[in-house]
Amino acid sequence: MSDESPAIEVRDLVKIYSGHTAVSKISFTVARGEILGFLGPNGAGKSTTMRILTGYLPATAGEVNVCGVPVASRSSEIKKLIGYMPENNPLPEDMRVSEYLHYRGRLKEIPRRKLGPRIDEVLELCDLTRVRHRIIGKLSKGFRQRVGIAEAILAEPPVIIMDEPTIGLDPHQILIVRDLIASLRGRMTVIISSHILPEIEMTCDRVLIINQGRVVAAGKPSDLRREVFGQARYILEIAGDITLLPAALTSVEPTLSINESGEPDAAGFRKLTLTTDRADDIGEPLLHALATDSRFRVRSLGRSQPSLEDVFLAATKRGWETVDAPVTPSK
Ligand SMILES: Nc1ncnc2c1ncn2[C@@H]1O[C@H](COP(=O)(O)OP(=O)(O)OP(=O)(O)O)[C@@H](O)[C@H]1O
Repeated sequence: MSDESPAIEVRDLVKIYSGHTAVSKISFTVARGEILGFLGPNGAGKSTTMRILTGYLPATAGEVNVCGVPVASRSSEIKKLIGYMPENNPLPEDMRVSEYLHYRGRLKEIPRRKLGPRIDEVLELCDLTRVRHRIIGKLSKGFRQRVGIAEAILAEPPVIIMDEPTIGLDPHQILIVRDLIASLRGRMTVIISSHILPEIEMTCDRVLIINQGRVVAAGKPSDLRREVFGQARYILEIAGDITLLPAALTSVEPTLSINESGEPDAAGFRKLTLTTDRADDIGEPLLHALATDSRFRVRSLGRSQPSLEDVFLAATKRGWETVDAPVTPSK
């Protein structure tokens, strides 16, 4: 294991299940200490990729290294480097929480004298201390998910992989799990898959969007917005003769385009969308130009950020278009 190598390196990964291509030449790298969100619609290939990374499923082609160790040839070493919480987080129903963690800790070869204090520590971190003597099968879904996370981080592996860690949780439980994952930032490398976009946005440093086994977008949420939309949008509520608006505003920013949405309200205000290629915030000069122009009255001006959900939809659509594009027969 080399300390300089990235936590995860995936090169041209392919997985074909009896003729069906689930993962099609995926490549990506995850730096040490980074939290990566893995997003994609159902069947995109997220679980397949995660299972290959953890050494539970062989790849058809391509290369995966975890902390510099090749998964294909040294899968038993890989299992020590990764804490894995699989989809649906299967747990033994009849074991008590601390008993289960003790059993898993012994399997992970944590020395006996260290195991007790470490279990206390993860129970505290995962807010499980008060249920440590309870039977797992009797716990709520939120507690069970946290037992899964406690198990994954127990041996302090450098990499944690969680497949849909918040699926089926209520908003309060999601908040607890999100904080727990965020508390690992910088200490461990984390990959989480999810359909819940705001959650990924709040927790992850970087996002990888996959669709039909291919990477369709990758980057920080803010960079993805720029890459996918390439523009900034402002929402303006204004009264006055809006036919005069382009001349008044393009002097502030020549790339500005103005779209009207709907009729004016009872007070005469209309909502307009202003779009510009400028990435930096030009809200203040726009507002200044309008406030000093007696032909207009302004009620509000705000920058509108496309959500990660917009990015996700745009990126996955782009992926489908690429994949489904009609093939021109070669002559
Ligand atoms: N064991 C298997 N045998 C055959 N096909 C499979 C197998 N496992 C998954 N697939 C197929 O591979 C594709 C990718 O599945 P995968 O479970 O990796 O996607 P996913 O992105 O994790 O989706 P979900 O969010 O629904 O779990 C799907 O078309 C799925 O039907």
